[in-house]
Amino acid sequence: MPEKEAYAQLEHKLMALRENSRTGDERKTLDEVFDHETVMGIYKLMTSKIIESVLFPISTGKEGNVFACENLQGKLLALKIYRTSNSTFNRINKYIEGDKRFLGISGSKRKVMAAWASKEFRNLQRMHEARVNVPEPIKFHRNMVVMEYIGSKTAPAPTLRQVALDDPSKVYKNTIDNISLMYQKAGLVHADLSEYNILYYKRKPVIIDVGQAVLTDHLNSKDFLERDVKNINRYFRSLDVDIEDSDHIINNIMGIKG
Ligand SMILES: Nc1ncnc2c1ncn2[C@@H]1O[C@H](COP(=O)(O)OP(=O)(O)OP(=O)(O)O)[C@@H](O)[C@H]1O
Repeated sequence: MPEKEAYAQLEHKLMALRENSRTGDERKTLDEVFDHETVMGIYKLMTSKIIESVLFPISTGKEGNVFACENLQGKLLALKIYRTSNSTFNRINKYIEGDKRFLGISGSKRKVMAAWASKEFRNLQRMHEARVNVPEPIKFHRNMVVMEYIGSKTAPAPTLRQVALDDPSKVYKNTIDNISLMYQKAGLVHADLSEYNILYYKRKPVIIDVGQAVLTDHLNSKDFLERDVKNINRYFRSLDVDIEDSDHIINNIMGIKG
């Protein structure tokens, strides 16, 4: 598609998404997300053939928005755009400060947001390579991450919180196996794991929102791991699953003999 046409199509699409927003708050959020820099960034993703068009919004979170997109081959992708608001910036800056991979990144909001998007992308890469069940990372650019879309043509996969599981015990075991792989093979701890950050797709848990995941040698990684495991145990206990003792799970994951 010629460049001018692609840009015009993008602007048109973004206007339409804005017009279709039901509330004033939603419109305000979209205006914040689609600042000039971000629109230029999406345009770049289009001209470099990563995405062909933005289809529909999936979620408006505290920190970012997720959109369903399509590539030239008609494959669905998820585009996560981090908002450069003050609250997002302050929370994120805290995590980046404690991560040796981001030494020296500070200063402008834009730089920090780009570092954060690259952190989510790299965390996804490490996890995907370790065969943790996460969306496959495709590309990051500025404050945006493009990844595999998890869901159907009409709706994203539900979170564990939103779905009635056929076999909760199996999903529980699978989730703990993923936390274990993440620690042992990817060298990472998710650090914000709960039923809200796990999608249920093809009868398996898919872990998302990995921006804040830390390396296992991070000062607080054990505390984060404990919190993740306790959250998962709490949720599955509420579904009447016969859960394992959290200390036992943590020792197993960390390779500590009890
Ligand atoms: N790869 C994906 N495929 C399909 N849907 C996705 C994907 N990634 C995220 N989503 C959807 O977007 C929602 C928000 O994603 P995510 O948790 O990564 O963003 P967030 O901005 O941190 O959100 P929140 O502030 O709500 O935690 C998810 O609950 C899910 O519905």
